[in-house]
Amino acid sequence: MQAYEANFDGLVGPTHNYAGLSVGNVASLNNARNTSSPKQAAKQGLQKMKALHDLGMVQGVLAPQERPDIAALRRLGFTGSDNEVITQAAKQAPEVYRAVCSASSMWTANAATVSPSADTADGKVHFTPANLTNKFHRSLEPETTGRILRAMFSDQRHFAHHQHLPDNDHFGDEGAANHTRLCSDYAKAGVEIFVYGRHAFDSSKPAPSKYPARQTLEACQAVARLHGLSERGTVYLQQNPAVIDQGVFHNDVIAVGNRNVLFYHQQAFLDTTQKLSEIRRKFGDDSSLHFIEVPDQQVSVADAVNTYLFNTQLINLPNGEMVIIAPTECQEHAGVHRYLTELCQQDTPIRQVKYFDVKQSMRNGGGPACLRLRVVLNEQERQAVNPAVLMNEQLFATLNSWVDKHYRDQLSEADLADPQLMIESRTALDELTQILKLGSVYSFQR
Ligand SMILES: N=C(N)NCCC[C@H](NC(=O)CCC(=O)O)C(=O)O
Repeated sequence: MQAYEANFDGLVGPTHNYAGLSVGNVASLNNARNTSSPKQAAKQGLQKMKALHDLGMVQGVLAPQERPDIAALRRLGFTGSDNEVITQAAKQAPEVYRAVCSASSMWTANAATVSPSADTADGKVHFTPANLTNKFHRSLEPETTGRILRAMFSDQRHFAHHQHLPDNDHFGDEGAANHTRLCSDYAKAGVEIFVYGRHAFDSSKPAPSKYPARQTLEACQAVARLHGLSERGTVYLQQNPAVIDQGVFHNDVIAVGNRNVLFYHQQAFLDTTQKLSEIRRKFGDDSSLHFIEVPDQQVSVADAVNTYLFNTQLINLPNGEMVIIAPTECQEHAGVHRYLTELCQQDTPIRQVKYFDVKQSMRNGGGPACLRLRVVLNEQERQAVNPAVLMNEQLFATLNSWVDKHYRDQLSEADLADPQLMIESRTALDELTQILKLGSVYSFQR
């Protein structure tokens, strides 16, 4: 049976802002306190989704989360009416308040790890929401993410959902941003590559010294066990601690894989030679596998971090051609632009680059690949997906009008404390759950 890679992009939420919340993520810190445009951010995301749909891809939408997260503030001791909770928190604990306002669920590469049915022991597609323990603002996401995923992939004959891993740094899990899959054909069993930053239970092993390693080996192993992956179909790869210390906070900032191509920077991993031969051996059909290594001399780690050369989507169009979906920052950088232009002329499956403006997301360290969760589906599984979340002309028009109706053009730090923003956000999300037929997934609806 034919299989596809579907992409589910995060719809940017109404509180999209720049709060400088992510230590180790260069863009997030550099843009702290700038004014954002939630409306423009949401529309940039929708444009990308629509463009991929128009290219013939299966494209879906993943709903944003309820922010400010009043339930989290109540857990932290703020009391009274919702308005009182906001006012007190914004005044007494502004850092905490900014964190509970983050629209970070838009980066759905961190929503979950997904294993296609061709790889799993029970032949179902498996989902484990990421616990995102390393950053407080992101650790608020997994419960709601799980509910949204269940509402999108509800058919238990095809889809298996797991609870996120225990909320502890030992099992720090950042989802698909640290996971990629190589295969000769989407329908066939592939090699799932899990990338981690440190060993949780062995401090003698290499680890970064300046910035945090958000993902542990033990978390990767737990997800692989939950999903019923075979030893043959799994490779664990350690990220080079030196690149984490240069701002590579997820593997998808330094590497991306699709089908028979692994595109990565020379400095991305530890034990690269040995690990690539393990991938080659497990992949099996040697002849079709391409490792595209970008040397330091051509693109430095700093340029990769600034342009997000590797936070690109590598996709196969329906005609089989492989295309890179890159942020316009890559086009604006002479060296990276030259590299990409030359890459398309080389003897690899990659034939074209398409540039997209996702600057609102990029300023928080989120490129095209951060904005999407990949779900490989065969035809039967695709039929079982909640059809209301799949992009088409009509949904594109509906969501654009929905954004126009509910989103602000501009949002500054001071605006976050406006209780009206919570009302706007809830009104918007309540309507969205009806558009996407998700049911009551948000706390304020339950
Ligand atoms: N690479 C992938 N897959 N995702 C990018 C996530 C960016 C996100 N930024 C933020 O959460 C910044 C929010 C702020 O500063 O306001 C993060 O660091 O977790």
